[in-house]
Amino acid sequence: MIMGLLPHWGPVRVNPIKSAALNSHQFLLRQNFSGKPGPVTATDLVNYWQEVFEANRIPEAQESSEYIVSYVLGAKTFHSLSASSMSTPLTAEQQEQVQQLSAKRLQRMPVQYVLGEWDFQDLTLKMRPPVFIPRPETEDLISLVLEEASQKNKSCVDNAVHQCPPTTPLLVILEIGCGSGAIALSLLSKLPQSQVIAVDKEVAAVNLTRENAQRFQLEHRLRLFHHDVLSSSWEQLLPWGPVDIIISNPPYVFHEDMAHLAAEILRYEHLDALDGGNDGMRVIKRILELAPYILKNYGSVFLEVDPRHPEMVENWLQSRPDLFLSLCATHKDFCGKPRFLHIQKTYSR
Ligand SMILES: C[S@@+](CC[C@H](N)C(=O)[O-])C[C@H]1O[C@@H](n2cnc3c(N)ncnc32)[C@H](O)[C@@H]1O
Repeated sequence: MIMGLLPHWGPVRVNPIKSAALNSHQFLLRQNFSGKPGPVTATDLVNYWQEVFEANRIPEAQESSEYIVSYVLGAKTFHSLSASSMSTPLTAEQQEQVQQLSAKRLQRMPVQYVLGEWDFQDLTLKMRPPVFIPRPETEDLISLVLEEASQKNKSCVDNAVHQCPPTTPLLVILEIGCGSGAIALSLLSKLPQSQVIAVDKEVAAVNLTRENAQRFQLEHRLRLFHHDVLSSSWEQLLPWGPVDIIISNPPYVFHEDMAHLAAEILRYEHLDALDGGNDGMRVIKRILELAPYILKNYGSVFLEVDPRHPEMVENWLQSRPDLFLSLCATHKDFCGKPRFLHIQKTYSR
């Protein structure tokens, strides 16, 4: 995994000797990275930049170097490079492009922003700072919603085919805090009969989601709003009436943990995308307070949270019986940490 959410990397200072050398384009073009004259191959460049990154204490030096060289050669990963790409010497332009991208990585820019795109599920999404970079664990949140969607679709078809005319979408989903559009667009692409409302308080996020939606021609089933759930009226969230599912990967980092985040995050990502306040639950609580008004009866909320949150959310819901919500399941992420909550509306208002 490249760039986890809470890595324990120490403080970093760019090695001035190496950096001075790197600033010279000529340096790169004249060197052949083993010290002998000859053409520069992909492997030479990967090894060279890995060393430079390591010397400058850039995390995930090898992966960073491989991603950058592969990207310049038109491949997703180093291992997927063809034999001919591996053996053909890189042109001067390609070497220069590698150098320019690597210089950004040396400034601790996350690889996802350096490349300007990243894969999430089956979609290659545009990435641009400061919009939050989707994390791999969030892909499991999508799987949980797909499971729920297939059950809801099945019961709709089983119980009342006549009530669901073919033109009616079987599922209406609201995503709160869409960022780059990773969740909303994955759901739209995997659920062809769904409609998604996606909102974010950051204009940059709304714009990036729109660009990504257009990239995959998914915008006709998407309603996108600039909307702050902490301050805007919830009625705006219902262009199609009550929704079946609310999904969110909200800001959930405890405020006191924010200072320990990696330089990549602190320098480049919007901190409001991460900072969940003192208990990490500022936006989570707001979503749950809104849920009874927004959801259909027996509708579901799916949340990604901090591993300390499942118990905290359960206790909080018990203290708020007026919300008629119950925690029906907690799911673990691929590291075995309790990470995803499934909460259901139990009562008709
Ligand atoms: C952790 S990021 C998740 C982004 C995206 N869903 C993903 O998983 O990659 C949280 C997102 O919520 C947005 N956000 C934070 N507070 C919000 C609020 N009060 N109302 C709406 N969106 C908010 C942030 O701007 C950010 O894009």
